[in-house]
Amino acid sequence: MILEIDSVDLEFDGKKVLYGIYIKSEKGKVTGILGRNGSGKTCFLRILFGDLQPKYKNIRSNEMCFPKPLYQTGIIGYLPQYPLLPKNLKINLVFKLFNVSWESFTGHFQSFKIYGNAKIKDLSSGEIRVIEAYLILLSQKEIILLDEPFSFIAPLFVEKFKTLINVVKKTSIIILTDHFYEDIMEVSDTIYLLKNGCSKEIVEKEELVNEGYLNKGLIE
Ligand SMILES: Nc1ncnc2c1ncn2[C@@H]1O[C@H](COP(=O)(O)OP(=O)(O)OP(=O)(O)O)[C@@H](O)[C@H]1O
Repeated sequence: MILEIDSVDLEFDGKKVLYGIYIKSEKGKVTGILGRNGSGKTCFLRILFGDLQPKYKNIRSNEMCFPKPLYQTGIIGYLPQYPLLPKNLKINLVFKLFNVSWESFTGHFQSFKIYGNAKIKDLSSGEIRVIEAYLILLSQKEIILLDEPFSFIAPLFVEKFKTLINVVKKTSIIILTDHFYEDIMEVSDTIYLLKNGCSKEIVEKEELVNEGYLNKGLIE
């Protein structure tokens, strides 16, 4: 499956946010989106998911356009930046609702074993983020969007997620964004930088310096 999005025209109160976007993503390859604060990364993911309507957009898969928002098709999973799970839900029920194996999860994240009977509100915000990111990543959707999956997560867990992403990408299109650019670059097969409303494919790390996203000292 190949997913392409272009011809996006998004503005708020006359301020253009996205207008020169072309992003192509495919099964077997992870697509990473980088960009400064406010460059439109979350808006881009929301447009793809379908809960933000720009003036115009063209989203297609293998040359076929989607007639309705992708979230209505059931083929897409989206990890937003904001908390996803109701605080009073029991964690083992959450896994049942998402049809994701609790045993497999605790196999990867053993320190969570003690939480089987706990509620979401009993966990730290970082622990909740680990569960949310895992549930979306393992949701077996054809398209998976992850908005800042590495933020608030401890380095050891980030490494586990990068390993899982490399497994899941064989069966799903994965598009993700984060300010942890080194993790994004390591796990992504294709990188796009959003800047001034446009996307640019990044091949060499030096381009991120030339585009004013990184300081030269950071890549030496
Ligand atoms: N509902 C809204 N109303 C007005 N402006 C908005 C709205 N949503 C987003 N924006 C603006 O659109 C721009 C892009 O926002 P977006 O959240 O996509 O940026 P981002 O790249 O994800 O930023 P960050 O890295 O800080 O999360 C910002 O300037 C933001 O202020």
